[in-house]
Amino acid sequence: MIRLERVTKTYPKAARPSLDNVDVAIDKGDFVFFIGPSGSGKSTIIKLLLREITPTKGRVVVNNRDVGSMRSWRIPTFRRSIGCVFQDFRLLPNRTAYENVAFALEVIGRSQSVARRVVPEVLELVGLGGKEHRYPHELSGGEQQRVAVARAFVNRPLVLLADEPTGNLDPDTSIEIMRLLDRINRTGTTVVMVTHDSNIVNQMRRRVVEIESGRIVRDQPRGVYG
Ligand SMILES: Nc1ncnc2c1ncn2[C@@H]1O[C@H](COP(=O)(O)OP(=O)(O)OP(=O)(O)O)[C@@H](O)[C@H]1O
Repeated sequence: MIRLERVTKTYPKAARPSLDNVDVAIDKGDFVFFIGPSGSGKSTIIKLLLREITPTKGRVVVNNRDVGSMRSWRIPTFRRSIGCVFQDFRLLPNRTAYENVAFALEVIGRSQSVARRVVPEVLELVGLGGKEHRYPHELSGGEQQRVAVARAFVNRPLVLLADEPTGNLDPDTSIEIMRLLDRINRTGTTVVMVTHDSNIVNQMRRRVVEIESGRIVRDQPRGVYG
């Protein structure tokens, strides 16, 4: 489903690579935490998977596509096939919860009647039934992240990428968000999550890939933060 094959990424003007000969394979339905110190290269992996950047060497494969050599006109469609959740939620501030989720359907050309059926279902799934018409500023941080998760999941992506999704949330709210990601993973969606949150990693006991200075130093099934 996802493969990094001997991937090196050196940013322009950088003295040393941010990722150095990284090999990792993630199967369909896996749940993987990427952990490591600040600056170790975790977000660089997410950016490579989304084709926000290209590798300096090696191959990045997502959903059987060589992402590095993908033609630029294919990139928007490719990105829409991946669900994304970020630390800062990234909701549209002047759209309601319903509209934020419906927007993800609109951009792939789904009709409003599909949205009217599907969006309430997904908002219900993430525990926001009854709050469809709230704007982001009328929701708590945890609720905003639930909207972001609903938006990431509404197209039933094969892969969901989460970059520090609990970074702005308190411990209890973080656990609730993790329950949602776990539920989504159990529907067969591959989940790749970057995190600093040791409690979450230790509670979930899923695969842990640890990076240090751009290299994988540990890859452990049912791992702990360490
Ligand atoms: N656009 C860029 N240009 C030059 N260097 C960069 C760029 N983006 C990241 N880097 C460098 O690459 C290295 C890895 O950065 P990355 O953002 O992947 O780390 P991270 O593990 O996600 O860190 P954090 O946990 O702090 O978010 C760092 O040394 C960073 O300074």
